[in-house]
Amino acid sequence: MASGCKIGPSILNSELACLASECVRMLDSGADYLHLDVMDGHFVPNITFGHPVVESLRKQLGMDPFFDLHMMVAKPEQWVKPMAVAGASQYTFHLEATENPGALIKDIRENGMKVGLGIKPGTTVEDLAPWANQIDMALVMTVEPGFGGQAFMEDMMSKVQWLRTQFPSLDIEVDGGVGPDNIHKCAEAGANMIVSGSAIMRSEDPRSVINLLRHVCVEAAQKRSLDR
Ligand SMILES: O=C(CO)[C@@H](O)[C@H](O)COP(=O)(O)O
Ligand SMILES: [Fe+2]
Repeated sequence: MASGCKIGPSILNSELACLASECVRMLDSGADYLHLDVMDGHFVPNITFGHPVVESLRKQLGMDPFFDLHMMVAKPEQWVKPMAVAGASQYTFHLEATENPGALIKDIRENGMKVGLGIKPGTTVEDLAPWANQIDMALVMTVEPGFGGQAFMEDMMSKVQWLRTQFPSLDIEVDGGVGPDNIHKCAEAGANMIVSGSAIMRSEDPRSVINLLRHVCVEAAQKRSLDR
């Protein structure tokens, strides 16, 4: 089976001037990992931050936290080494952004990071499938990438379900508009890595939101393993 249910807050909608303390607040609230959204203004119509900020966060937070870098960039090949040096744990690139996923996967591994491969809502899961045995995690976007706070696209759940059936041990991440209102759908479809931005960040009690998301996810995974 996939490696347990994990909750990774997206810090995109946090108070960016206090990024390190916002990350600490998430980790102290029980986050399993941090989902760091890198946007370059080309692949998506928005800009966030790059490897210098990741490096600063790694220095501030120490070696323990798992950093999942969601690379919404037009040239994912360009940032592999800088992100590895900066302290990224996993490099999640978009299938739509490269002509040679195989070479990129190899490069990410050679630079000591885990490999995530994401697809936008308009990309079919069959396009991702040929790479599924070479990656650590598949990311199914449940919004058009670029901004936090958008509405969850429920019709992406068929992709998650298909992937879970075909690749029982693959980590499958959902990202975009995910929160208490729709976690059941994500969990039942088979997602085990849950990114949630606004729903956690805007809550007065992030710990209880994180616990709820994890609880629903664990229950669904247990039910799946009993059904097998
Ligand atoms: O990658 C993205 C958006 O492109 C996400 O990581 C979002 O930033 C998550 O935030 P919410 O949609 O949960 O507010
Ligand atoms: Fe993201």
